[in-house]
Amino acid sequence: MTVDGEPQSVLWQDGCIVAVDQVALPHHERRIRITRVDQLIATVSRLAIRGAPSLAAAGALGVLLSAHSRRTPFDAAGIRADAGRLAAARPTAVNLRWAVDRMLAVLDGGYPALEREADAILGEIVTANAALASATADFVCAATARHRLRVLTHCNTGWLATLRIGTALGAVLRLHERGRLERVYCTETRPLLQGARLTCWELDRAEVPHALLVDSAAAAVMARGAIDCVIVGADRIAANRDTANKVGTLALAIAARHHGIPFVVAAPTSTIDEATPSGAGIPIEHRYAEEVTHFGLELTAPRRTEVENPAFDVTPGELVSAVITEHGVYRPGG
Ligand SMILES: CSC[C@H]1O[C@H](OP(=O)(O)O)[C@H](O)[C@@H]1O
Repeated sequence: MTVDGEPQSVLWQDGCIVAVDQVALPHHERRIRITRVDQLIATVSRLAIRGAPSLAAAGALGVLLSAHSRRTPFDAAGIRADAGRLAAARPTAVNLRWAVDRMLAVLDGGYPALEREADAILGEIVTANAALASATADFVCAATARHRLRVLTHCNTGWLATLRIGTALGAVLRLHERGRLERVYCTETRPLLQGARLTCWELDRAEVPHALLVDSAAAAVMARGAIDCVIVGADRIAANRDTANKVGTLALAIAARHHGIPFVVAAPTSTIDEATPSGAGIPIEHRYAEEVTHFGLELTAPRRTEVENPAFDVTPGELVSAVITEHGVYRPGG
């Protein structure tokens, strides 16, 4: 699935949504053809479409998909109901609701207005990510002394997660293109292994030197002086820069601060939620216990074992060296 010669994670094709099945990767490159909103909600819920900017694209195209089936006669109430269920599918990434709200704001304009808005939203996502990837690479080059950098990143923030151009991983690719990258360390990212399955797959295809780490090895790699900078994405950034991102991010931020390593968040402004004053107000998605207790085989024996499976954690803004958006360094309040 390519647009303008570049791979794209989600797109509109002949009245339906077509998406890369991220659950099937890295061993199977499959597409999913989505014709109904309920099917899209199920696809988002099982993380076959995932990543905050890709969720925004799914939100915009999901409202368009609802309108496509409800356009004669135009059923605005039915579209709103579909949009509400879609926006609630994954509550932490603000980008999903941002895109849905953008679409609902032009609902009165009918199907043509929704088509134009969906096209505008997807274009803005790509443009914003291209700018922030370069801005993040610029910031990291200025903030670190070493010429060829050793970067650590978490989860997956490449084109799979971000529609076409990566955020944190987009910055890594820019560093590589500039000859400023020695190696990128990717944490596996338990329990769904977005790092091991998706980031390594993207970096291998891009021929970028990388190494896979179990999540719990990251602090020790920092301790031996092997990391010059940590660059991660985000799912929601509160007004005080508290940042919700894949679970495990907080531990990396604490370890980076302890070792004096810059900790940089790369995210478009659509990830910033200034209506939420601090991380305490960010809804954290809790997912199924089986994601922790099983990976093919059952990992635990006792039947009385309880499981906590938060999909995200919140890093306090004071542990974040900088938030870089398409407009450069984000400073709350401008
Ligand atoms: C640039 S993608 C942002 C964000 O989304 C991922 O979460 P998930 O895999 O659950 O969709 C992860 O937190 C990334 O950093």
